[in-house]
Amino acid sequence: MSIPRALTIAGSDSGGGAGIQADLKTFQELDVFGMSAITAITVQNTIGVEKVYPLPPEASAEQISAVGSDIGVDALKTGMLFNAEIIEQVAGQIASFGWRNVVVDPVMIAKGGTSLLLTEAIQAMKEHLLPLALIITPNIPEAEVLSGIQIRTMEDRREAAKRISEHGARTVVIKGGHDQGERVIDLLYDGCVFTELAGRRIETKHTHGTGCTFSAAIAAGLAKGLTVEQAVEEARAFIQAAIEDTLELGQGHGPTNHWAYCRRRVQVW
Ligand SMILES: Nc1ncnc2c1ncn2[C@@H]1O[C@H](COP(=O)(O)OP(=O)(O)OP(=O)(O)O)[C@@H](O)[C@H]1O
Ligand SMILES: Cc1ncc(CO)c(N)n1
Repeated sequence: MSIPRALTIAGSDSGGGAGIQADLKTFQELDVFGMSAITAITVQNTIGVEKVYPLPPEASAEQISAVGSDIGVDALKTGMLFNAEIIEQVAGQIASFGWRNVVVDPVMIAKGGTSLLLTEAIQAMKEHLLPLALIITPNIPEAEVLSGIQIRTMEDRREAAKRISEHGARTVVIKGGHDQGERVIDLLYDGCVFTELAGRRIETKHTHGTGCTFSAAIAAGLAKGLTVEQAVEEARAFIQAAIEDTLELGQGHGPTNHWAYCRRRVQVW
């Protein structure tokens, strides 16, 4: 039996907590062989993003083509795509390989406020990428942009999920990290049924890269043959442990602990 293989198509975070670096660490921890197609290089640490150097759009397409045609891809995730040209190249490759296990994390803005997706690229994301998504994982501000709905209540979130699914994403998970309250609730909509996945909200400023890690863990689960619901459940357990067992790195929003989930499982056994 060959090892499950997952690809991340995303930006590089020099700080190691988000982007490609978070994704590959997550794949490794979840026993999946990780590959990458880098879309942009960010100069970044826990304090913020200083600079973004987008790569030429064809660089994304060529990296995807190189690994897809040789090693093979059981599941993939997209993260920071930055501009419309990169989105079009990435979507074109996903469609031409016919990949189905596609997790789209519609990364738009970094914690410090730097834009990781140009405003004019939002339409390209809706048009080219959302129809290819098995799962899309917006946070609340991203769900507002993609749906055109201002989200205040859980009812607003349900309406936003419906609107986003109309663009073709089969499953929408609107994450609750940006909400308030003792419980953090991720809302899953499969085009028919809503499921609320709730957990304890951890009081911490070290949440850099939570969305990247969560979507990478979902892709790892899909690569291993889990169902969408199972993959999302495991990703929630992974991110919960990663936030809980904080590493306390850096002066700003530090990274999460990618070892925590698997270390805990080993201790239980
Ligand atoms: N304080 C917290 N306690 C527990 N779980 C959290 C917390 N913050 C986020 N999460 C979980 O982490 C995952 C990512 O959610 P979040 O809304 O933070 O994504 P995001 O804003 O895209 O992340 P980022 O932009 O930092 O990568 C979700 O499963 C969410 O429930
Ligand atoms: C490269 C990169 N991707 C995604 C995010 C969002 O967390 C980030 N800060 N940096």
